[in-house]
Amino acid sequence: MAVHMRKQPGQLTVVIKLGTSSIVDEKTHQPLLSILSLIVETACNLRAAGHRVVIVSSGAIGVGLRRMNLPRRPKHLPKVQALAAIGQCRLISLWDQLFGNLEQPIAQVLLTRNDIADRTQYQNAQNTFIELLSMGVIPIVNENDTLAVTEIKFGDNDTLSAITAGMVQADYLFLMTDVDCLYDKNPRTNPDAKSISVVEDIAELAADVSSAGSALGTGGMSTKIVAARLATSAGVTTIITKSSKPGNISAIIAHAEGQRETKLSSRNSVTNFLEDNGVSLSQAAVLNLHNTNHELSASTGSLQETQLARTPSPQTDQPVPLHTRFLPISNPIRDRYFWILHGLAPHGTIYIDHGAWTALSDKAGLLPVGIVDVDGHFAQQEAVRIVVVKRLPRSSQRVSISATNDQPLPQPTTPSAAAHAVHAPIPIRHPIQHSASTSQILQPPQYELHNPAPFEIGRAVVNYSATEIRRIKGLHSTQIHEALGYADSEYVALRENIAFFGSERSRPTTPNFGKSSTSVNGTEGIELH
Ligand SMILES: N[C@@H](CCC(=O)OP(=O)(O)O)C(=O)O
Repeated sequence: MAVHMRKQPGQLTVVIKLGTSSIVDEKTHQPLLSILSLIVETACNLRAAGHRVVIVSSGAIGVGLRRMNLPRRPKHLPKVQALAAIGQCRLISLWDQLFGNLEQPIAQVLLTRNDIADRTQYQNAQNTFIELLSMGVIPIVNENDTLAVTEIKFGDNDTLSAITAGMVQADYLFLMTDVDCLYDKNPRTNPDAKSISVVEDIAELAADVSSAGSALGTGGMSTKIVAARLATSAGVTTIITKSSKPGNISAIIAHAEGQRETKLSSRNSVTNFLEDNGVSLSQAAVLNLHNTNHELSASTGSLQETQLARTPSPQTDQPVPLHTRFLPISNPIRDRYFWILHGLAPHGTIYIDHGAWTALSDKAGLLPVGIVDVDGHFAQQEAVRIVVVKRLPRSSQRVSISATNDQPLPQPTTPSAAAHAVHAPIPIRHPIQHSASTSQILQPPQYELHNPAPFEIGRAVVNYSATEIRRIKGLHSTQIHEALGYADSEYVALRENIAFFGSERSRPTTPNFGKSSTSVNGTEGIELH
């Protein structure tokens, strides 16, 4: 059942994420009281203006280090978890004291990936958020580090904040960090680096962003881009800006809202103009006139540079503080589809051919006939990645020792590839069956590995296990019973259990699919090398 966040007209939901380096001093681990107080004032101002606020706060480990007088984060995981447990109660009491001064109630919400992998628990968490927000409370979210070990961690609090923003259907996610914004080159080494104020399509982002995180936190700029990708796919405008100036948040929101209104009124005037001239919107789309609906200066590309950030805000006539704003996709992925993509951890990969991809785009389910191969061990009703490959004709299937499982996995190298590193970006391991000796490959690859490279288009919850799918791949549904001795469903995955990155309307339109682009008609399936 779809969950709806009932909001008053004009009411915004704003998620503010603060990393460890914004909460405690990197060396002394003393809380940075001036920043925290400014965040509290900003959040209370937003509340007073009728908006809803969620804070995602790291810092438990840092505060725990201070409490136990330890100089640095230990290597031993249980010790880190213990420090987080010590620090979390101090951290939340610090927030409570600061907000208490302004009589603003807060709540502590601790999450792990496992908590939300179960649909009911995901909905419970969502319902709690809805209730807290409608009571005027500010939830303060962190990862539940006591339970989180490597494989169940969100990865970092940037991703946690994006998942939270998706869960509460936020309008804005602020990723507060130690730089003003993204630059097209590293500004430390390139004095001519230009700031990027708006990113319309995150898949096209090719900025030379630094990936270095702080000594305590786990994130860096690359985790922020992953988070921005995830949040914008859920319809959340995502902003990177400097954490030492939290007062800027309101000015940035005012500016972004002003830009959104300008865009809407520009769209309306285009619509009126077309209607006055007897052109319907569908005709306009055919004539490609819809491009005129884009932000005023957006027609030349997806990145608008620094000048825009310096233009006065329509509301205040003040210069707009530097920031980078990632625009949300036009068809946000919400509710169950968002949960399939980002709540569930994938347990394996199903490789499908172009025909199956076309069928999925036409809203069909996934039939065994379109499945080329399977990787991993997963059970029925678990989540898997869906990867499109070019099926090799039987005659040209060849043995390739370049893709044995003994080789290191290819890693994303560009920032936009790194941006997929937590959720979408899977270095694809070719599921060649082979014995302990690499020279004894038992089964040749059944699809093209490099040209075009396989790429992920979405995730599915499957009706059959990996073992079962290995036995029915390539067969017609009528043959499932013969192959397995039973047939639970004619589909390997029902359409309602398949979610695409980017847009459900994604469909393969070019015969050389995946060859030269990481973005296929709005999907953000990534080419993997
Ligand atoms: N959950 C952990 C921190 C996770 C983390 O390192 O996050 P971040 O500082 O945002 O990269 C804590 O509260 O200390």
